[in-house]
Amino acid sequence: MTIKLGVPSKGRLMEKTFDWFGARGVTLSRTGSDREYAGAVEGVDGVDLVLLSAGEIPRELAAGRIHLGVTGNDLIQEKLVQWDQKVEPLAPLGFGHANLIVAVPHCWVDVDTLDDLDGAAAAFRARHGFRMRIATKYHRLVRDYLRRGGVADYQLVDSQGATEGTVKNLTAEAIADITSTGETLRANHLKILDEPPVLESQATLFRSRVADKTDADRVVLRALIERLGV
Ligand SMILES: Nc1ncnc2c1ncn2[C@@H]1O[C@H](COP(=O)(O)OP(=O)(O)OP(=O)(O)O)[C@@H](O)[C@H]1O
Ligand SMILES: O=P(O)(O)OC[C@H]1O[C@H](OP(=O)(O)OP(=O)(O)O)[C@H](O)[C@@H]1O
Repeated sequence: MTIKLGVPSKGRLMEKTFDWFGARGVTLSRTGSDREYAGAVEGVDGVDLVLLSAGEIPRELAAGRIHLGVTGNDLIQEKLVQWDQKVEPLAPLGFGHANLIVAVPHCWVDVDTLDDLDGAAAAFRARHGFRMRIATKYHRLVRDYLRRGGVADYQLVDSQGATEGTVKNLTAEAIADITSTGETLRANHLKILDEPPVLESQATLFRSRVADKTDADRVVLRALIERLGV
């Protein structure tokens, strides 16, 4: 067998992951044509590179199909029930920083806190006969956060992308999504609630707690972890 290392297959997350490993003497690269999802690892023997969507890396780690994986801790915590029993964070990587936040239309001048949001939600239901819609792809994290914050009269609607557009498109009244520069929120006339974020996320190297390993694999994994200094 070999140790399988899952990394994001495209974009800035992939490039910065390659840089992070490269700076520690482990060279990751894509091989083949631009469109072929194949990769190579140099600098340590017995490790296979698996290029995956960042959103699928949590599931692959939890299923034990990869031994190590790089993805945002937001995706791990959203997608894995009792995530800390399935994976162990080995190191935050210092990039891919984003906050998961709740935002409402800028023109809701009386809504700044979770308490305000709860009041607005109750008023919304009384007025419209249905519950205020909050668009998100982070269902589990947002539901927990709103329950802890005492917000009751709302419904989550699923949005897998362009979530900030749902308010303008009248498919939601508020949103919960990740933000880094805040540009997308501003451009869509949304403001973040004046509360701590649901979650602070960054790209993180995780180890699967369930992946099978031969004795030889254990040696390779130890050597890799040592090389990375994590
Ligand atoms: N604007 C951003 N700034 C910083 N980090 C971000 C930003 N957008 C997304 N991320 C982070 O990058 C990770 C991947 O996000 P996302 O699932 O949206 O990626 P994607 O590239 O669209 O992946 P997919 O291949 O699944 O389409 C998440 O952990 C997220 O927190
Ligand atoms: O605060 P900002 O710097 O503006 O970044 C935030 C945006 O980045 C992410 O979207 P992404 O580009 O990953 O596309 P998505 O809509 O498909 O999630 C996120 O969903 C926000 O829309």
